[in-house]
Amino acid sequence: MALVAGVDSSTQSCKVVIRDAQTGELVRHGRAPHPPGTEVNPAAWWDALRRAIAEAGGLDDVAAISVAGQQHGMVCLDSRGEVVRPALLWNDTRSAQAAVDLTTELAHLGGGDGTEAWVRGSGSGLVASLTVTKLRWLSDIEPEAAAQVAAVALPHDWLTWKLSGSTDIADLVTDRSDASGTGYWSPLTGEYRRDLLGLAFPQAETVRLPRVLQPFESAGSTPSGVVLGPGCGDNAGAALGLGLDAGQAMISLGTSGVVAAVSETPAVDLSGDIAGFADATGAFLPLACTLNASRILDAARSLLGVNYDRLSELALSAQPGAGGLVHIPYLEGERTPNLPTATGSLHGMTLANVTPSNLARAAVEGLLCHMRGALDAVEALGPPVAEGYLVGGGAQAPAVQALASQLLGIPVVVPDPGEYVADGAARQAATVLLGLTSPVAWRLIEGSRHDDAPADEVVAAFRAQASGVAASFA
Ligand SMILES: Nc1ncnc2c1ncn2[C@@H]1O[C@H](COP(=O)(O)OP(=O)(O)O)[C@@H](O)[C@H]1O
Ligand SMILES: O=C(CO)[C@@H](O)[C@H](O)COP(=O)(O)O
Repeated sequence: MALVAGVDSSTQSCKVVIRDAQTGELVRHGRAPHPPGTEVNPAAWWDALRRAIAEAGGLDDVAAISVAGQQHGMVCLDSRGEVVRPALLWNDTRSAQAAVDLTTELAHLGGGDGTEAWVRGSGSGLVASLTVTKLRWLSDIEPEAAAQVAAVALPHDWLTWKLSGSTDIADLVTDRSDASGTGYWSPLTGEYRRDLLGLAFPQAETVRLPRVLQPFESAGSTPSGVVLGPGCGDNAGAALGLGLDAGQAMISLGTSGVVAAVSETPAVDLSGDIAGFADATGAFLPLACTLNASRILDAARSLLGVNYDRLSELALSAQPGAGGLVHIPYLEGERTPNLPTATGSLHGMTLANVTPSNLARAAVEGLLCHMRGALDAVEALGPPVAEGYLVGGGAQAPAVQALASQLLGIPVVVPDPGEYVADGAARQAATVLLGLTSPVAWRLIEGSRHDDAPADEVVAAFRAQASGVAASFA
């Protein structure tokens, strides 16, 4: 039996699964934490990857490996392949002003709307998460560091390169899904847009950008001969791991909150709310991403001094609407809606309703109503979503599972607990190993299906307060 490994190098941790290449059966797994913060030395990801691989029993009997990673992170290398400065992650909002500046400047150049021009050029409107804004921030704020940059890679590109054993920046590769989150690669043409990169970064003409592999094209091998898959962005990895079909959406509650659907045609959302990313199979992955998701539960847990199980028990013991408490969970600023300097808020407090159970309920309702906004944006762009797959760490909370269908307004499938991003990477590795051009057929996902009556009044109360926050920033 040939074995393959899949990696999810995500914001908070690195997860590795080892599966049978033909059947997809899970054989072993491992995990190691990442350091906190929105700026991380990539060496910490490499260290966590090696520890997670060791916990998963090593790669001695593994024939192929593929790496999925958190999207957009700016990994700058010098001409010797050394990291120039710690990577700025997708959730670092220092480049919010750079996003505004780049949008304004492209509008002036083209004589039209800047967001529309970025969407047409790169598939997505600019927010602080996209790599191009981080490069502009680097040029503006740290020009000495910017001058040393000879290559720019993303987290999964860099880890794939490390696994290959190369130290030559000419060997860097990426894939369509992660390239489409840079802001300087077009999902429409499949080409880099160095002209757009030039608005952000002085060495745009000469800086080395990873070669973009085709779906299921090999990235070479490790020094010990393990075949390397192309890898992908973590959301494309989850879509592949779930085997997402037309009419289905992925709702991921990790550090980020993501609603994504697979599409055969590129998404062009001129409002910029939906990122028009590519997927890992040759199709597209229109996606709405929030900065706040599972950590809303972490904050509530820490406020109440309880564990995850107790938080869910408390939330489920309260009435819908949390006695009038409404939590707007913009705890780290927000990306969708684009409010990078917003803060969170709790509305409607009275002497009677400030109880632990109502606070817990307001956190869970705030998380899910926030994701409803992302879901509505995805639905507005494409065909209706018939059902959603709820994944990511926050999906483990029983209260989230119980309330998801009511607050999202669609049937929700909660797959059996698993690492669906790492599974997608493993499926990619198996497909490359077996020489296939479309994803190897693996077992169907199993889980529980929830189809409850919508709690429209809870969503309406949330929207009323959230629109006030957005208006105060207008
Ligand atoms: N039992 C649980 N119940 C609710 N949330 C959980 C539970 N276990 C983990 N989490 C949440 O999962 C989050 C991590 O999710 P994960 O999908 O691994 O994030 P990322 O992919 O961004 O690293 C933590 O912030 C925590 O809030
Ligand atoms: O920025 C995005 C997508 O555009 C995020 O989804 C990152 O890819 C991080 O993912 P998680 O660590 O939250 O899974």
